[in-house]
Amino acid sequence: MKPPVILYKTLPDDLLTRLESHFTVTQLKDLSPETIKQNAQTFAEAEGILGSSEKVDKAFLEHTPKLRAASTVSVGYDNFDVEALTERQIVLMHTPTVLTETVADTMMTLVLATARRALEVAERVKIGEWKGSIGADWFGIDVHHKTLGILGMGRIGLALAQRAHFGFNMPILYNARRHHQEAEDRFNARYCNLDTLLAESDFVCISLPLTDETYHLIGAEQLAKMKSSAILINAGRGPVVDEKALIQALVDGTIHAAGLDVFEQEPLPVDSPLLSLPNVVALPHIGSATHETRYNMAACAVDNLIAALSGKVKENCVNPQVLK
Ligand SMILES: NC(=O)C1=CN([C@@H]2O[C@H](COP(=O)(O)OP(=O)(O)OC[C@H]3O[C@@H](n4cnc5c(N)ncnc54)[C@H](O)[C@@H]3O)[C@@H](O)[C@H]2O)C=CC1
Ligand SMILES: O=C(O)C(=O)CO
Repeated sequence: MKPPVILYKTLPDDLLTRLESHFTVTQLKDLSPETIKQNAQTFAEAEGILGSSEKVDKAFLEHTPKLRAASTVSVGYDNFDVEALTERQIVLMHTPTVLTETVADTMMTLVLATARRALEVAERVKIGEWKGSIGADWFGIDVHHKTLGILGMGRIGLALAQRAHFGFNMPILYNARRHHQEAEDRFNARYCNLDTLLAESDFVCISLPLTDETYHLIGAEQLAKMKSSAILINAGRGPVVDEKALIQALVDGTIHAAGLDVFEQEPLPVDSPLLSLPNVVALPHIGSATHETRYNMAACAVDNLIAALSGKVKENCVNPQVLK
């Protein structure tokens, strides 16, 4: 008999067929308490789960006594209580690498869009305000040759550094828990402490995971250390930045602008003050959202679940200690 698994995300047909050739698949819309209540037996029997953007915590695990593997269609795994999974010997799989370049492209999009005010002035054109030669009130600021600071010099941080160094001749600063030799050798990146990075960067770019350590890493005190001409870019996770403090800093002119792909609450509430600030570019968490990359992430997640439930994991495991 094929192991029963729960799919809580829509997959392209060919990937669903692949999943079904290995498992008995039950497709559900989410992992909410209501869905669990309505499908208690399915959860009680499930040996694997595959999807994204749902909380998998201790309370959830109580409903899945037979669970052996969880496969998330994302590289970030802050939705998962990794300790609880590991305690139960449940393998957690994720999708690094396949999305790295696309997310770095998104970050560069935010750098360019905020600095050049692309969305704001395009909107002015659409509403008929372009009636003659534009004046300084429509100007942006340069990106090339400006200093780009990276918080989170991992896979995505490195791909961003590559773009900034080769594409835009930008000096790169980074703060990390240790020196990143490849970033220093290939992109001339300079290691510095957080305060120096905040004080010297024209763009402070966050590609950090959300952890206990990174929660609200950037608050009022850190924003005050940035140049008033600097721009904050966040494509890591919303709660890495204290959003209230950020709004205040943008209103007060403590910093120049912000380009955000992630927020403390997603979807971003329509009444968020961020949406009425002209110096904010807010994207709906599209970091990896291209047809190609989302397909590759889904394919990776399917392969990850197959590997995990057949005891053949070679890569992409968040808690490899359970494999021993
Ligand atoms: N906006 C979006 O759609 C996407 C967002 N992401 C976010 O980007 C994050 C990073 O992804 P990758 O680069 O693939 O991960 P990674 O694990 O390669 O890089 C993360 C880096 O952050 C560093 N780090 C962690 N905690 C730190 C701390 N307290 N201080 C300094 N450095 C710290 C790690 O050492 C590592 O180098 C993901 O965890 C996810 O939250 C990822 C993909 C898409
Ligand atoms: O992979 C992730 O962590 C995302 O945020 C979406 O691609």
